[in-house]
Amino acid sequence: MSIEYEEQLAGSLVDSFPKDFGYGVENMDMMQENLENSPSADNKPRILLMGLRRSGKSSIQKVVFHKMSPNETLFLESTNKIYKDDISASSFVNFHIWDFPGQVDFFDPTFDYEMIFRGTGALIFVIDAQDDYVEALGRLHLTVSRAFRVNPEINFEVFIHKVDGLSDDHKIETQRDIHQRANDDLADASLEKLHLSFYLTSIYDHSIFEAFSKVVQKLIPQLPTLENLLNIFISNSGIEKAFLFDVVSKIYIATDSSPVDMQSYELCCDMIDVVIDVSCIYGLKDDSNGNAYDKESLAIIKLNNTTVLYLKEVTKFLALVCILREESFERKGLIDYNFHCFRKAIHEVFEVSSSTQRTGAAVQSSPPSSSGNGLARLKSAALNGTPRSMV
Ligand SMILES: Nc1nc2c(ncn2[C@@H]2O[C@H](COP(=O)(O)OP(=O)(O)OP(=O)(O)O)[C@@H](O)[C@H]2O)c(=O)[nH]1
Repeated sequence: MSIEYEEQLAGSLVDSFPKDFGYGVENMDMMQENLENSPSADNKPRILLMGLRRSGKSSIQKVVFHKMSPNETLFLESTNKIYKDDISASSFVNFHIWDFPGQVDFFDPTFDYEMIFRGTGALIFVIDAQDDYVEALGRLHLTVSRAFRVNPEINFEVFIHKVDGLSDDHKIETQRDIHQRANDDLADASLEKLHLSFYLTSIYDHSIFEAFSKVVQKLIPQLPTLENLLNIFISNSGIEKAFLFDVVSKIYIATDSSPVDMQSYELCCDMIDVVIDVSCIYGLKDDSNGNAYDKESLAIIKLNNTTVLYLKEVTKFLALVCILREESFERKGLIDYNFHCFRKAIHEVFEVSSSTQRTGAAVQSSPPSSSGNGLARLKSAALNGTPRSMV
């Protein structure tokens, strides 16, 4: 990767973001402060977790965001009021996660569903796949149709949950059946425009983290730019796969555009666990305020199958985790330099987000430069990747 990359980052990135940035993915102190001082600070975008009683909502939230071990969820008590969880202090994911009690009564006049759905980015509906799901499908239909009428911009996500108890064939069959019935119900109600996404999940493996990653990615307006930066980074560094991870939750907020296979994702998650555990045990200094993850965080693990895992700090909450071949790792100097450029680019992406939020200034897009060699054009295209509009 050449110096050009850095130069273009400085110029074009700033120009390539829309002025209506504001979705909450913050990663630097300054931005956090900015958000906290803004009038909408208490009004962070929401991810709602809904579904019947005992479907697994609280377990999902605790396992993904609070490091609870799956076995401990057996002792969770039933939720009897809306539980609002603000995870932004420890995580890049700057949302409120609202866990609803199993039986929300939409007809209860004290339940102001319009207010709730208006500020919602994603509604996750959890269906217990080990149970009879007919009632859950009825509730799903009622919930999404109400929410869609109030706010058609919501992403509707259905977690077909607890699939650890199902055989592979049964999983596929259950997903097909739920998909079919839910969409038939929507078609009967003339709600074809309402799109449902389905995921097979379990807290006993990485599927719940993968599904949550996809949900969160849809809410990140910078995603296309992050993907383009990752593509450029890996193609110029001989890396096979790279994930940008939220360290606390192990959600990946972006990856390059090659397909994600579960094994690679699990390997990278495990690496984060190893790094944090080792840092906690051996790495804490007296003056480090107990932070196991900081600017110095860096790890290289060589596996016995000529694969190398490489982890490096990107921001306070984010880490880049890469998978590469041993022979590519011989050019470590190049990888480190490219990483330096990549890190700088990521910081600029979110600084732009922060400054546009702070000033509300209009930012004009500049056309991509058509001059230069192929690589320069590729970089230019990445820098001008169109961020998604806000939900
Ligand atoms: N096998 C299996 N059990 C799960 C999974 N997720 C949650 N459970 C179990 O499901 C039970 C109910 O989980 P909760 O998280 O309390 O369910 P909830 O939807 O929050 O329930 P309410 O608070 O009553 O609405 C617990 O015993 C969990 O251990 C999963 O992926 N697989």
